Amino acid sequence: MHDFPILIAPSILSCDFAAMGEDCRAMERAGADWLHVDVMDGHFVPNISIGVPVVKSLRPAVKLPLDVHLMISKPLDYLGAFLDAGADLITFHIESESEPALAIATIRKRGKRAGLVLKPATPAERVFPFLPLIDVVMVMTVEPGFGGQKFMPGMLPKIEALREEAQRQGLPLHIEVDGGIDPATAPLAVRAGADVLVAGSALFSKPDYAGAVRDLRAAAEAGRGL
Ligand SMILES: O=C(CO)[C@H](O)[C@H](O)COP(=O)(O)O
Repeated sequence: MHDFPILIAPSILSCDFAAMGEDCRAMERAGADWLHVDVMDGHFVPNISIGVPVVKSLRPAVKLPLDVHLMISKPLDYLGAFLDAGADLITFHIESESEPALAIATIRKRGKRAGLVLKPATPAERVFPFLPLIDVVMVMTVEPGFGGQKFMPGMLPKIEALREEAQRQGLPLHIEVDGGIDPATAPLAVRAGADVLVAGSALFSKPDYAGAVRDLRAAAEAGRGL
């Protein structure tokens, strides 16, 4: 059984873009564990967000690990730039055009953590062969592209299947969930086997960040029966 603590990764997609550094530092002081950076290219997903310069500016602004989620068609072409900018963990989509093993090796050769992401329609089995090569697998619990969507409970069996397979292979794999995570949905994801929770609107929309992080963590831990 995995014994990772629950980690909270606020998604900066919902932060105040005009005051990003201060807003992210506030989330760091509030007790967040990772900072989740959503990169969208307007091609892999129907939205454009931020890119390398923002990661570079954020790097000295916070001490939190930068968890960079690439929703882009050709992640391999941009890995070097995001690593140079200060990404600590890079996740990219199994549905992208890049060869997964090559992209994973490119990230890990630089001493950084690598992960694969699955869109809602992609079955868990697609990433099974790569699990020994990665640190994190991320299950999208909404269609990627926009914050503030509703959690898809139909993704829970996929989380369970990934946790079961990681245990079968004896792998200390983080399972991250992204989309519609709040104190009501977090316990469901954690009970299914997730240990890293991305949350955008549920955290940045609250006036009291520390209270919001605490409530989310408490709800998640309750889901694990702690
Ligand atoms: O990757 C994403 C969208 O593609 C976001 O990280 C995700 O949707 C988080 O936002 P929210 O918690 O508001 O659902």
